Amino acid sequence: MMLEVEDIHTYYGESRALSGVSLAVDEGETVCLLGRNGAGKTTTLSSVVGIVPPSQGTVRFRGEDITRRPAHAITRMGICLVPEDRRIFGDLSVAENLEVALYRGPRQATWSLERVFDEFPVIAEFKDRPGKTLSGGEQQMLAIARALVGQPELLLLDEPSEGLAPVIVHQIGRLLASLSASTTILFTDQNLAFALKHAQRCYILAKGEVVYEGPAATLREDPELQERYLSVAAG
Ligand SMILES: Nc1ncnc2c1ncn2[C@@H]1O[C@H](COP(=O)(O)OP(=O)(O)OP(=O)(O)O)[C@@H](O)[C@H]1O
Repeated sequence: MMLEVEDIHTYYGESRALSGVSLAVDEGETVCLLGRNGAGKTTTLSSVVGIVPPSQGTVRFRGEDITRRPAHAITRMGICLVPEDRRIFGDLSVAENLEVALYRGPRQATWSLERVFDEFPVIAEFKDRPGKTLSGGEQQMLAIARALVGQPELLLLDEPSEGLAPVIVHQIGRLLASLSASTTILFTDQNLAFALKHAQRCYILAKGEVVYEGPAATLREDPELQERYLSVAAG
């Protein structure tokens, strides 16, 4: 297993956000975490990468316990997160946004800046522009490219389609499909149709607990399950 999350409990101060979440992602899989607002999707990803460490339970990456490692050490091991708010450095150029994230370590590097410029024409075109001048969709592309130059073995994407126009969501979907051929991916999404199209397996979270786990195809064919745990049924 590439990622094993076992019975994690995560708190913000006194308030409990996760109550015993367990999930696993195998090498090469694309897995989606679904659930209504506040269900605990972001917190699960934050717990995996050490931003909000769980107070109980275990996170293992390739069998190694990483539960209490600092976030920067987890990133260097190859778990790279594209956060929901993208966190582009607005005053740095697009190229500088990538340079600061470029992995320089012993693991094999497959995403050079040149490769990113080749495969993301939009980023190449705007490479000298300040990050803040990019549109929402372009910023999402940049956030994904920035995670890729961290040479992820496991790529975590928090709501990659959120707030984007349908045509951009389609582009992000194509990118996700091509990345999933070579990278293991765990992503969250509120857009059920998008999630079911791109994930092989899904977990549904409700109130900080896993309430469903199974193939995307099963969830796609079960409107009752969709209605019970998710705000919108798949279109
Ligand atoms: N920084 C924080 N401080 C306190 N409570 C928080 C914080 N972030 C999230 N929470 C709470 O933790 C719970 C889980 O939130 P989380 O953001 O993980 O859910 P989510 O499924 O990602 O939802 P969304 O789609 O709204 O991001 C919610 O009850 C939320 O209010």
